[in-house]
Amino acid sequence: MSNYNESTAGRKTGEVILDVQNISLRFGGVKALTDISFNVREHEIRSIIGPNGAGKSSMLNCINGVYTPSEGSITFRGQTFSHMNSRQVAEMGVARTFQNLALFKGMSVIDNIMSGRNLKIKSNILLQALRIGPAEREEIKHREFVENIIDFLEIQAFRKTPVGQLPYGLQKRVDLGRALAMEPQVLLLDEPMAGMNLEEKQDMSRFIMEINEEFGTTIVLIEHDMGVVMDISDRVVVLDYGKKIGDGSPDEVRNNEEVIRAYLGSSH
Ligand SMILES: Nc1ncnc2c1ncn2[C@@H]1O[C@H](COP(=O)(O)OP(=O)(O)OP(=O)(O)O)[C@@H](O)[C@H]1O
Repeated sequence: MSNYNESTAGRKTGEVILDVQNISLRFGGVKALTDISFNVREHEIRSIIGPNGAGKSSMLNCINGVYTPSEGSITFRGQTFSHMNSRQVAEMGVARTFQNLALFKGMSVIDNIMSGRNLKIKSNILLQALRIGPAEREEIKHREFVENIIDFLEIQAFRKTPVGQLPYGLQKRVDLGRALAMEPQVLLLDEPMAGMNLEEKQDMSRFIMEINEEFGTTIVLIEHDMGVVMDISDRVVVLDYGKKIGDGSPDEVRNNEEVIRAYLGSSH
């Protein structure tokens, strides 16, 4: 039976699904991360915050296999890894969105979201290209799945629009749709509200909470907007100069003196 906890955000969170243990990462002389440990519980919205250059994106890149930590390990659903490659991570059910969008700008919204479905497509490439037999049936099934995501994200009007022609806030939504197409158990979101106006931020917060509630997806969020972070997170990790300086509920983190000092001394 699962060991459920009730977070201060009122969300029922489960057992530890992702456990980051003593991760360190160097870029030449720069220590981007020093001995970072924290865990993420199933169904949780877990945020990582910190001033510019604190190591947040580096941490996400270690989790999803883009970077190899120099020390430490990551345990996902009870399996421990010192390094994973990105494909392996995706196959295990971890998807992510990117701070600098990684979309195909000339392709339509549908095709961009469909590209997130590639791992799920089983038929061979020749059958797919010819669109015959099982490949055709499979394609119809995947297209339906993608259409549901488009409805969920309320971007029906832009289905066929090349992504590069959409306003930035909607491009961020398509990036989220591409990650959702992978049906992830854990969704890593790298600054999903960056560059957005207030209304776009409110929409994005609502989508994140709905994904968490309706699909039960565990969310790891990097975000600079403190209002959003404190509003929707169950627990927050705080990094500063590559070190962990705080970890706890939004209230605990808000009242942590080291965290207050780090933020007062930075531009955020
Ligand atoms: N590919 C890289 N090569 C060299 N140094 C890097 C690289 N990526 C990050 N760094 C350095 O590692 C440190 C942590 O950077 P990181 O981008 O992880 O921070 P961040 O908290 O995500 O910052 P921001 O909020 O500005 O996105 C910084 O000193 C940065 O300059």
